[in-house]
Amino acid sequence: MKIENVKTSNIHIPLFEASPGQFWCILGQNRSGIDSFFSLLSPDHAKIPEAKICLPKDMGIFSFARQQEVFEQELKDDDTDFMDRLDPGTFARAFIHNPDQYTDMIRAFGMDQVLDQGYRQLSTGQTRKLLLLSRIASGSQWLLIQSPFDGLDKAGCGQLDLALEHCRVCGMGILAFVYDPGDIPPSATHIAVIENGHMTFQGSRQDILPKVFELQGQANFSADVNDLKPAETAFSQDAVPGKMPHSKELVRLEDGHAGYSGRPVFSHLNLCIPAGDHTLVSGPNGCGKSTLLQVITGDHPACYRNRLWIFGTRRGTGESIWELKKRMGIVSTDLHRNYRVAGSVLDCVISGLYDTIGLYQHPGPEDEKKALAWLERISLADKAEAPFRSLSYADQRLALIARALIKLPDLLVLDEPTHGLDRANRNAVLDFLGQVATEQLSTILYVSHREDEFRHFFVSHIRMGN
Ligand SMILES: Nc1ncnc2c1ncn2[C@@H]1O[C@H](COP(=O)(O)OP(=O)(O)OP(=O)(O)O)[C@@H](O)[C@H]1O
Repeated sequence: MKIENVKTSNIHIPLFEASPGQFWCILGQNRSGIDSFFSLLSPDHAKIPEAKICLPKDMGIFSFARQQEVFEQELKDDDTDFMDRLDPGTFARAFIHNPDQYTDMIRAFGMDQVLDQGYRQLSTGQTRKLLLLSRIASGSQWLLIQSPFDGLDKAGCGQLDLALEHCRVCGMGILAFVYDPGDIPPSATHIAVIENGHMTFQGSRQDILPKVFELQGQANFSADVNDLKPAETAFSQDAVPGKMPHSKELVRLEDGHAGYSGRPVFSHLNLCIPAGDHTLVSGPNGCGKSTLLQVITGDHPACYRNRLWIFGTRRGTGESIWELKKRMGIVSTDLHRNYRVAGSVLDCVISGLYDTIGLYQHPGPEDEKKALAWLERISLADKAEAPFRSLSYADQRLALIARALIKLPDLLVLDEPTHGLDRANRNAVLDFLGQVATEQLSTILYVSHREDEFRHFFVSHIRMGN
């Protein structure tokens, strides 16, 4: 693979070469040009005058965009309307070429139990593991993978690193694109760094690694609670910022259970979240974290079959889910992949005020002003009218985070909200949540696999699946 003389408005690379048997880790911040470099290496890249781009014929590609394409294809092929049962879609096993040859790797990833489930019936981490396995097993001699460790549990990250090391030793060429120096795979043999559209460092791991940790990143997320106008911190409940009544229970689940088609995912779970009790949820891929959050947000049918109280209201007693949702702000991978409607970035942020996917009413000038202020805080004001879907994955995430924060709801339900974000942005989001917690502006329910996100403001920690 050889890239020469690339000069575009986003990326400038005089020379980059990678050979079979090398594992390159490409590190860059969001908006550094790293995504443009990734696109450049895709076979359908746009032509660049005077550039020489020599790519291997056959590359296994794993990216956020590819993951979305698979999801949308599965939705298109869904035959539920013509069947007397739910269409599970393509079985996981069908994504892996010759699965019998990879039984050990499939088991090591913890995927052997879910091979006969449909793609859309997998958890976030399971879908990512499946697509990674499918690329590894595709027989390609080159792998091009974007943010491979996002969404994987600790054991999964270790297994992936071992699998990639094995591929490299067998002669494959690997390029893994990461946004955080902490995500540089231990088995990477080479590192390249992209900053402000330039490849500033490239070389062997031992030469480049010491330089990497000196890099200072600038976050695009710059919200500060002191900058929020009083109107933005006006609660839907009777609490006033700083005076949230701690006795108030936002969530109570007694002897909770949930599952799919009679298969339990969790049972006997007791949970009580009083206002101000910021709660972290962790546990291995597939243990039921998202299912639990969906029960709480009313997006899983088990919410009616449980002894569950949300904001003091017992679910299943004729309450309006829309009234409950008004008091929640949600970010999750499920929301992200389902946010497929046409609409601008501004519409997306405003839609958080109406709890809709897409905007279906004309917003008032105050709402528009609030959303524009949020776009400033995520450095996307210049993209206000751009289609949400045209943004990079990380910028879409920032917009969805702003969408959840715009009303500073009583309960912030954040299921791995920082997918795709670089270290500076992740830290900035968590610092802001820390301020929200200190000022008691919202109660935070947060799912994460990343120990660098286990901040001190979380007063409770639910460890599932252990
Ligand atoms: N619609 C569905 N139908 C059948 N099974 C499902 C469905 N959605 C999820 N599952 C299964 O339920 C289990 C729990 O899924 P869930 O998404 O809650 O896990 P999770 O802990 O959030 O995982 P991750 O860390 O990967 O996000 C998984 O084993 C998954 O395969």
